Amino acid sequence: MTEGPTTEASSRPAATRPVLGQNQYGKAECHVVRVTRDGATHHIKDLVVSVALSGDMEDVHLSGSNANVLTTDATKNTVFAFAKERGIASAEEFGIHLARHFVTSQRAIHRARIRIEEHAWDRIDAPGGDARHSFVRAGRETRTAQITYDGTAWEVISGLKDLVVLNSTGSEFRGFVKDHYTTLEETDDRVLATEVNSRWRYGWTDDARPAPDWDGSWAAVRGHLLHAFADTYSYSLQQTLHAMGGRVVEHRPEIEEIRLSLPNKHHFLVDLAPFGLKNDHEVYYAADRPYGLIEATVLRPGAEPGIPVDLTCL
Ligand SMILES: O=c1[nH]c(=O)c2[nH]c(=O)[nH]c2[nH]1
Repeated sequence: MTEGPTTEASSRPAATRPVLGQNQYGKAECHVVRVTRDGATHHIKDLVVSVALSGDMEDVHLSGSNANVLTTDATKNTVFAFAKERGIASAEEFGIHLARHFVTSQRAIHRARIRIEEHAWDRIDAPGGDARHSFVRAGRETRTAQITYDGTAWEVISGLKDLVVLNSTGSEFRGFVKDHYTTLEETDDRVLATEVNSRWRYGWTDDARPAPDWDGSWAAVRGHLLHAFADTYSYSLQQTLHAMGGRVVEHRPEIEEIRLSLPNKHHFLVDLAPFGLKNDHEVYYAADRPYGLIEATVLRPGAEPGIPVDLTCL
């Protein structure tokens, strides 16, 4: 331990002192917008970047010595400086640059985890306007990435959240358990709607191998998720989930596993009989809460699970 202020805790015999467990630190939610000027045509990348570093951090917690601490302020500055110096080709590549920098430039830092949320912007294509530098925030889902590096191996988990989809037919739900409290009626035609929240882990771990085409892979996964949702005749949201994840691992060899968290956005048929009207699967009440929550990981055969089960912590 390097010299530092002696605290009440560190003056006690080691066996009686509280033990420091897992710890990490860094700047959370650095919101960086990078404009790339290609003549009069501009491009923008809008990322919220969170840095979490860990390593030889006993002293700062136990003795009060900050000698090993790269400030969270410096980690924030690095995000903005790298945006200028290196540009942002993709969230994954930007995260890889940052993680490599923190681990290789600081002796005390042994692991860096970079989490990124990316917001999409579309060009405003107004008649007579100049679409080259005008953008509208896309109302689409958020793209996510988590990059972790320990100086040897990489872990890249990409994802998306809040991608809302709906099938207005092609979904049934029957044959379930009927216990004392079951009131749900069986249906052979229902609306199936969900908000796709998903993370997928790449098999790429080693600098010696070429990295995947991050943007191309992300777009392809999104397409497979949508197509599987649309193409699957659904007997349950669980079965649809498996079809969605399965299609991704079957079509994308660079992906080892995918986890999906799918809220069942219930649509209930409204009883119009009191008004003398027949409701032939036309008018639904879209319930807000509570909602069923269906979650599972789908793995390539032989793959080890690595995505945390609790997606909310990503
Ligand atoms: O697709 C579904 N899966 C369930 O487990 C479930 N439970 C429920 O009430 N509705 C549904 N729908």
